[in-house]
Amino acid sequence: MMESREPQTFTRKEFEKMNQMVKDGDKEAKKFIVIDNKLYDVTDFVEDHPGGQDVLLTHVGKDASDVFHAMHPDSAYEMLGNYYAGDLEPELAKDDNVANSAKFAAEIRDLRDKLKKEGYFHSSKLFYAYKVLSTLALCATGLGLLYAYGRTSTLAVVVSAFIIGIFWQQCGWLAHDFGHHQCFDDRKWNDVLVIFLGNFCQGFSLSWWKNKHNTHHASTNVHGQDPDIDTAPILLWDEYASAAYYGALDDEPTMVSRFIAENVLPYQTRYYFFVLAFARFSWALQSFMYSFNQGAINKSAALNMYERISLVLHWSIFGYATIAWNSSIYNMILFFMISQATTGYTLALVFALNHNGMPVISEEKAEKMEFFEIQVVTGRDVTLSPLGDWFMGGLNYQIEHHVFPNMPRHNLPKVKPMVKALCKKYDIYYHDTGFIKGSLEVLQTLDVASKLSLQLSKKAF
Ligand code: HEM
Repeated sequence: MMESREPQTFTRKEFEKMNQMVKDGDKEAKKFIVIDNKLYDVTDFVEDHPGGQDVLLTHVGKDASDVFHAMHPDSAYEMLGNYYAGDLEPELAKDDNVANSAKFAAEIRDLRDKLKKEGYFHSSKLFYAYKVLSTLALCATGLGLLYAYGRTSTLAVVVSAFIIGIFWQQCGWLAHDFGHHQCFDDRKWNDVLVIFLGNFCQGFSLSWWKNKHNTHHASTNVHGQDPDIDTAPILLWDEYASAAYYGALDDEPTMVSRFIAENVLPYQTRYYFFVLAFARFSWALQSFMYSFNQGAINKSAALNMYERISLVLHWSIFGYATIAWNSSIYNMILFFMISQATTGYTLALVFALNHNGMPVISEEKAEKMEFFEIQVVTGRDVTLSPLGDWFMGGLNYQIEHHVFPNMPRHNLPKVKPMVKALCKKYDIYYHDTGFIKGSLEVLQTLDVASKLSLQLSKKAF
C-alpha cells in the first residue's frame, strides 16, 4: 500500500526567513507565493509564467490570493498543483485596522461570488458589437475625409486627423476591455480582438500592454512596482519618486542629469500639457520595440508573428495614408502631429485621472494591506454624463474596474453603489469626483512634487 504523506506546514517565521533571503539577493533562495493559505514554489516558473515575469514578481513572498483569483481562467487553477509546496500556518490575531480591512476584503469576495451567480460578469455581445462597429465607423469617416479632400483642403486634413486621433483613443478603451477578457468566455477571442483593435488599428502591442497594464493592476500605485507611476525623468508624481530620483544622483552627475534635476523637473507643471502631446507616439514606439525585442508575453511563436505583422501593417497603412492622401509636406506633418497629439491628450488625461494624485504606497505598507483595499484607495471615480462615459471608455468607474477587472464595462455603473456601500460600511476611503475637480487634483499633485524637486535640487548641488 502507498503511504500518503501529510502536507508540510510552514510557520510564518519560516516563510518570512525564506522571503528575507530573496530580498537579500541570495541566488539560491526559493521564491514562494501564497494563494488561499497554501505555499507555491514559483522559482522555476517565473520565466515561463504566461502572464509575464514582471507581474508575478510583484507578489513573490506575498499573499497573492485575490490578485490570482482576479486574473486567471480555470487552466491556471489546474496548473497550480505543479507548484504546491505546502500549507502556511494561519495568521495570528490582527490589529483592529488590519482586521477591518480583512473583513472588507471578505465582503468584496462574497459580493464577487454573488455577482458572478447573477450574471454581472457576462457581457452583452450586442453592446460590444455596437462599440466595435461605431469605433470602426470613426476610422472610415476620418480616412474617407482625408482620401476625398485631403489633397485640396487643409481644413479636411485637420478634421480627419482629429477623427483618427479619437478613433485610436476609442480603440484603446476597447482593446483594454478585451485585454481584460471582459467580453468572451474563450480568452482566445478576446486576444484576437486585441490584436485587431490594439496592434493593427491602434499600433499598441498586446504583449507590451499586458505586461505593463497587468503589473499596474497587481500593484496599483505601489512605489517601485507600478510601471504607470514610474515616469522619471519626464515627470515625478510623488515624494517617493522625487526622493528616489534625487537620491540616485551621483556625487558627480553628468551635465544632462544635473540639468534635468535643476532646470526641468522642478518646473514639470509648466510643461505637463506639452509632454502629453507626445504620449501616444512614445507608447507606440515602446510597443514596437517590445514586440521586436522581447516578443510575445506567453512566448507563443504564433502570437509573436501576428503581433509583429499587425504592427508593421498599422504603420504601413498609416504611413501610406499620410503620404499619399496629403498634397504637401506641410499637410503631411500636420496630419501626423494632430492625429498623434489628439490620442496623446485624450488617453493621458484619462490615465492621469484614474490614479495620479491618489495615495502612493510603499512596498512595505502594501504588503500589510489587503489587495482590495489598495484597489479602492488608489483609484478615482469620476461621475459623468453618458458622453463623458464614452469619452473615458468607462474608466471613470476606475475603482469598480480595479476591484473586478474582468467585469464588462457596461455593468460597472450597476455595481458602483454596491462597492461604495461596502466602503462606507468599513470606512474605506472611496474617492468620487468630477472631471475638472479631478484634473485639478492631478495638477496640484504635480505641483507639490515640483516644489519638492526644487528643494531637493538645491540640497543636491
Ligand atoms: C503558481 C502561480 C501561478 C500560476 C500557475 C499561473 C498561471 C497562469 C496561466 C496559465 C496564465 C495564462 C492564462 C490564459 O490562458 O489566459 C496566466 C496568466 C496571467 N497571470 Fe498567472 N499564474 C500564477 C501566478 C500569478 C500571480 C501571482 C499573478 C499576479 C500577481 C499572475 C498574473 C497573471 C496575469 C496578469 C496573467 C495574464 C492574463 C491575461 O492574459 O490577461 N499570475 N497565469
